[in-house]
Amino acid sequence: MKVAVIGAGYVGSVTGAAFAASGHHVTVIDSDKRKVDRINSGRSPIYEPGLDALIDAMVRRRLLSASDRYDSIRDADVAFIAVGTPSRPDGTADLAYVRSAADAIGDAINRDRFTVIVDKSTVPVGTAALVASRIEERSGLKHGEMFAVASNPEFLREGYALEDVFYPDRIVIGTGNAKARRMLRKLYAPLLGRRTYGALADVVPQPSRPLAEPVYFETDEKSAEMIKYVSNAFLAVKISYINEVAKLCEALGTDVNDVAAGVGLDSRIGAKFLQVSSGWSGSCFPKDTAELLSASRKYGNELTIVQAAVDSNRSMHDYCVEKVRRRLKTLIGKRIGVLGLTFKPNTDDARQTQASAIISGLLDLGASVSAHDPQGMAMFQTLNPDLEVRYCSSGEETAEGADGVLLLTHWDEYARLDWVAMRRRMRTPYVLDTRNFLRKAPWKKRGIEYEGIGIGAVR
Ligand SMILES: NC(=O)c1ccc[n+]([C@@H]2O[C@H](COP(=O)([O-])OP(=O)(O)OC[C@H]3O[C@@H](n4cnc5c(N)ncnc54)[C@H](O)[C@@H]3O)[C@@H](O)[C@H]2O)c1
Ligand SMILES: O=c1ccn([C@@H]2O[C@H](COP(=O)(O)OP(=O)(O)O[C@H]3O[C@H](CO)[C@@H](O)[C@H](O)[C@H]3O)[C@@H](O)[C@H]2O)c(=O)[nH]1
Repeated sequence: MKVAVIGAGYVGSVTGAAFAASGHHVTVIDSDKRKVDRINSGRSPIYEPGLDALIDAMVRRRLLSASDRYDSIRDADVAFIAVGTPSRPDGTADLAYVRSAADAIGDAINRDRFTVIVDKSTVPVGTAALVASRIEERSGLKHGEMFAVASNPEFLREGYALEDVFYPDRIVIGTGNAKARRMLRKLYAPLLGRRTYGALADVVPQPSRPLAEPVYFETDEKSAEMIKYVSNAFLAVKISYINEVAKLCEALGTDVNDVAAGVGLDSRIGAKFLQVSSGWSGSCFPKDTAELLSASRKYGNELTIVQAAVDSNRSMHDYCVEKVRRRLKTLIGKRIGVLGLTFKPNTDDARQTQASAIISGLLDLGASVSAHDPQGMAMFQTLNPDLEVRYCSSGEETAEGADGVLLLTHWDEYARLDWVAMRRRMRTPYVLDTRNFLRKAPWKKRGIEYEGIGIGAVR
């Protein structure tokens, strides 16, 4: 089939490459010419493990190309909207990019063949109808006749995006249009239930977990839109719960890692998303909880549990700052080395990361900050121009003259740091590991005082 994907970001570039790997002819459309050029030269416009090689293979096979023009919409059987939906200051989703993509589709759409327009962006309930009416207005076509709009929320996680798109747990499709439903089943068929990718085995990752048969779930547009927000908010609540439990474990002298492991053995609860952290963050959970909350208030049905998770999450950031302050007595004149600026490992995405809140808390209390991230420093710096941070070229360098090293993101390379050498550079040998990621290391032997979150004293 012929597919157009509007938006060459974290979702669009992965989605486009995955449909190309399924044998479809894909054009990714982005208004940012630099992203278009990168794809056409066989490189990924974002950092995502494995994506460079996959895009290169698909471009070489002539199944994938990119453009900053909407011409390919004319030939497309299916056109995805995968543009950003950032938060507005009041927390509601800003649909400006979605509206402009819908208008451009309306101008370019072919009047003589049926096209399915699919919302893949995370959008508030009712947006499929809004997209349909804008396309109707621009094209003069009637929704349901020569085009139909469907909702197909995306559930991929950054850092594991290829595994998630090639081996999904579920595909959710929301449309009341029978022809659109048929076309989308055909589009997704090659991706469903695949365990091997034959000639593409070198560019499609092997699954890292036992796979269940993916569920292809069909519903109406609004329910599909709602499923996305409710899923993300549920996961945020789950993490906030274990983070609050971690604080209690600390007071009670119990070990939150063992508690989470034991709790997660109940198949009704599950082991995932019970990893302690300095709080959830990133380009999705903060904005999606904010939109869901504002919708809930608008309709007089506030989701107080989600609000509690948001508040608890903020206090988790503060808790980490306070833990460092308590240990060092004061932060005035102290230097803190920060490891990790992205909201999780294996991404360069530094949008709405916990590091900005925590670093700004440290600076407010009088500390100076040196920081390192393997992929996210450039974006972090651009998004946080007001934070006075000394950016380091290695993790080791953050230890120079430091009174404490604070690990925020559990990048693999931080497990290989030479702590003996780091100890020599540090003024005060203290480490706070907010992911309990390095707890197994022989800290006492190295003469470093190590703290995790909710795990008590480490031998
Ligand atoms: N990032 C994730 O992990 C993830 C996962 C699931 C869902 N989502 C949702 O998917 C959507 C996209 O997220 P993202 O992280 O990929 O965003 P992004 O900002 O990385 O990418 C969006 C891209 O769209 C382009 N764009 C904007 N308006 C355009 C237009 N009118 N025409 C052509 N190009 C246009 C931008 O230049 C940009 O490259 C959001 O709604 C997000 O909530 C994101
Ligand atoms: O046990 C955990 C799991 C995650 N996190 C944190 O939670 C945030 C989000 O993590 P994750 O969900 O892995 O990252 P995203 O790439 O933001 O993915 C989420 O947001 C996407 C965008 O909507 C959805 O598609 C995904 O399904 C959903 O998991 C990050 O700060 C993580 O460090 C924890 O603190 N503990």
